[in-house]
Amino acid sequence: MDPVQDKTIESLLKTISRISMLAEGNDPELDTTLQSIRGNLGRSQNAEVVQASLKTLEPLVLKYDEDRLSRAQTFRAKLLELLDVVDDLPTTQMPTKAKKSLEADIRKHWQTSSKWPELLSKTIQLVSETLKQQSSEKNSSLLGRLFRRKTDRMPTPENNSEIMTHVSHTLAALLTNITLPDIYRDQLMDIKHALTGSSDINHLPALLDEVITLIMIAVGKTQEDLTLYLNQLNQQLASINDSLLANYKAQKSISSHRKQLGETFQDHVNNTKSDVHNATDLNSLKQLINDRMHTINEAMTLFQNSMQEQEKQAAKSITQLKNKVSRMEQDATQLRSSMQEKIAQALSDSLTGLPNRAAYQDTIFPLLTSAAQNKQQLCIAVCDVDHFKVINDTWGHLTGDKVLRLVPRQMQTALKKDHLLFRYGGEEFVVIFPMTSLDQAFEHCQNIRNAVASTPFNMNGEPISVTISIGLSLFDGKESHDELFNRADKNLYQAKQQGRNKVIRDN
Ligand SMILES: Nc1nc2c(ncn2[C@@H]2O[C@H](COP(=O)(O)OP(=O)(O)OP(=O)(O)O)[C@@H](O)[C@H]2O)c(=O)[nH]1
Repeated sequence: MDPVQDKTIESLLKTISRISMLAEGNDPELDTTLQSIRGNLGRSQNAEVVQASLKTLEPLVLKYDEDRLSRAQTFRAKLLELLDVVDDLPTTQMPTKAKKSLEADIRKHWQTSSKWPELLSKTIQLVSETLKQQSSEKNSSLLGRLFRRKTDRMPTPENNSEIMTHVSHTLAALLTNITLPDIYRDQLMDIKHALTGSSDINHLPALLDEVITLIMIAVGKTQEDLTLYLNQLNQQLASINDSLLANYKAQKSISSHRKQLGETFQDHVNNTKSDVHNATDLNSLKQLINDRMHTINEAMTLFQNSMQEQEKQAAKSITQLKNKVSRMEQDATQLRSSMQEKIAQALSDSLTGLPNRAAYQDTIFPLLTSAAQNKQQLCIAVCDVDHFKVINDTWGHLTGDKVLRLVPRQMQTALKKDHLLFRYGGEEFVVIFPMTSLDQAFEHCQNIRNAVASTPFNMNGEPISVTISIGLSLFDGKESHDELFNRADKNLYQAKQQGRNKVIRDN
């Protein structure tokens, strides 16, 4: 095969290996087929083999599309069910207009997976607001309580736990329906356990945030981009395959023309030989040679013309081929950068702008592996705002949110460049101290705690002191992440037990 075609196949291989990377984890069957196409291209750079491999790709892309439709149907059903469950609860009053408009949106857009995060986010927001309203009604005025619509049942811990059970089971079912890359599997399990295991409605807002983050990663626009892209890719690969076949045929026809020309020459030479042998006078011999030369010249011109035409065609189709492959490469690069952008969004917490729990998990595992391999010290600190519920209950959730934005800013003033701060969830933050001894980390934690405690927070004009408690642990080089984290969490519990605004470290 000629070098240009070799280069094209090489680019094709590169593109396919990028696609396999992008598609990874989304559909295992699709992964296997892309791998087999890559293997076939590597073993035999033959157009027929490429064509056969591409045929297997087509039904998979169709199946992927069908799966998407059934996921969309379940998604729609679960969202509508979630709205009804919360609306039907005896202690809640969902605003009818907002509910109706959201239901209309769901019915209109359920098939467009790029709209899912938005629909889910709106649903969860409406559910959250409805539930928060019901919890704040506990403190509402007598008039408010008298004019409550569903007066037969007051919110009690039992009702709250009933709400939590209804909502959390519907959410857990929704989560069962989503596919996530492997690294999020543990997080998904944790959230499902937390949802089905907790009956405390106060945990719901934080859990809802985590659900949104996960759904954003799982069903974000990336899925739709990927399906669209795979369909496009399928067409592009098919057309590249046609070009390869045309090229192959053209080469075959060039070699048959060459053979024909060789045979024509041979015939002329043989005929001339016998004519020369039989010639009787010089003039007729001259005439004969002239005629033969003329015929040979004509055959040569004809061959040259046809070769030039073939070469022109071949060059044209190689250029087209190169353009197609480079377009595929551009598409792959574009898709990759948009996926990276979305993953970056999904890794950051919208309230504080800090990296979130998913980002923490992406960061801590490689750091622990490297600390164990290089025998370096590493500490983690779990930090929790003290009596945060009281802040919410006294000044409202908006002020609570403001405090959650300000606390990490104060913490950051006491952190060094290599220290990594995450919002782990709710009012809990985690700091990773890479290459830091327990004594050094303890000193940093005391500085963090002091930085928060010494800052007066302005609550509607009133300066209020907010404090945090910290549990600190040193990685022993062998233990699992969960063991390390649980130890830090136990130390945090001790800090709370011993009066809060404290740092407790490993013994
Ligand atoms: N405003 C606001 N509140 C949140 C958010 N996430 C979690 N919370 C609230 O944080 C509070 C945490 O309360 P608890 O876990 O009882 O703890 P605490 O009141 O801080 O008490 P201690 O930890 O024992 O000092 C709950 O009321 C949650 O609803 C958020 O994003 N914004």
